[in-house]
Amino acid sequence: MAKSQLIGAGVPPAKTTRLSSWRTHWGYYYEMTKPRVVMLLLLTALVGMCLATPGWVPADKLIAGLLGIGLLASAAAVLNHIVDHKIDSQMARTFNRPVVKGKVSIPQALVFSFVLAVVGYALLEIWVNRLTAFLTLASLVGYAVIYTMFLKRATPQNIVIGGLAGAAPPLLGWTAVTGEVHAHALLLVLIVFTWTPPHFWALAIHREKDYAKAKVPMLPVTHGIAFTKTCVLLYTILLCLVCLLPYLIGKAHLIYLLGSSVLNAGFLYYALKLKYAADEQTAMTTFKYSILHLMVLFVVLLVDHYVPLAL
Ligand code: HEM
Ligand SMILES: CC(C)=CCC/C(C)=C/CC/C(C)=C/COP(=O)(O)OP(=O)(O)O
Repeated sequence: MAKSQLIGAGVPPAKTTRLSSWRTHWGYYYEMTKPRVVMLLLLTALVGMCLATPGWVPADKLIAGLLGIGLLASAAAVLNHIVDHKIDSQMARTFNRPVVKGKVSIPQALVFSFVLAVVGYALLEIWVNRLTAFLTLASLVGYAVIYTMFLKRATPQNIVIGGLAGAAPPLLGWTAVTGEVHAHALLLVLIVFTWTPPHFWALAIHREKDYAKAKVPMLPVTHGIAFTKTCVLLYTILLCLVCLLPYLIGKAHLIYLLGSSVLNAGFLYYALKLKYAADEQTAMTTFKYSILHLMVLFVVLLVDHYVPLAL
């Protein structure tokens, strides 16, 4: 019999199927951790670590710190999938999520989240310090409990207040290295905090009908799209001002001033376009730009820290 017929007859395809279903199964768990969000959170934490010290970050704090923060942020994301599964089932963007589709049951997701949280907390407590472990756990509670369970369903200011949890990682990175809260770390938190409303409201404008259908009181649903666009523009102006602070207080230098100015000019361009000359795609383009903006901004902060050019 020809080799191709033998393969067609059975064994190899069966193996492939089992392997791919194993991959798919773990893929659902991976998806629940919101990996791309967590990666960007970790970048901001890494920059917090590096800016906390003029030298190199000790390897143990770096590895255990990023792992611990990443695991607790992932645990928070899984809890968000559990708590929100009913809302998620009603929105086109989220109806296909693993818990909604029953690919992962609620008890399975709960155990997964618990394991992630315990391992993450233990790493921070044992190899980093108690302050970082506590603040990271507080961020988990801020996102998974305060934002997801209460604020999201209660007020259009949900993401402004809830944004504090997502903005915390630069501080968590900083305390992982120094064991102390410092004003410079809070300034990095302020940047992410001010960035969050234009980041999210741009997406919420694009998905307004979805949120209205699921009865989630996001700003475009409660106050209309025109008002939300004004808020995006005002927060973007505020973000441009806040981004100047690291330079003005002498924490950042020329590379940061130039880099952040270019990035902020881009954000301002999209926010103005969204308000005054939007087409179908502008809200989504603004949302995508916000992610690129924060990512490059923190990379620029890092480069500037190690190459502190002055005029
Ligand atoms: C309360 C605060 C926040 C809210 C409400 C929010 C909301 C959202 C939503 C709804 C999405 C999903 C878009 C989609 O599925 O297509 C998203 C995507 C994203 N967010 Fe946020 N976000 C917040 C804070 C943050 C923070 C602090 C970061 C990182 C520092 C971040 C990074 C990202 C990234 C990287 C994506 C893209 C994910 C992907 O493509 O899979 N977000 N955000
Ligand atoms: C420990 C620590 C640092 C915690 C931070 C946790 C974290 C993952 C913050 C990101 C914020 C975020 C993606 C909000 C969207 O939730 P949503 O429910 O509005 O969006 P969805 O509809 O896409 O689920």
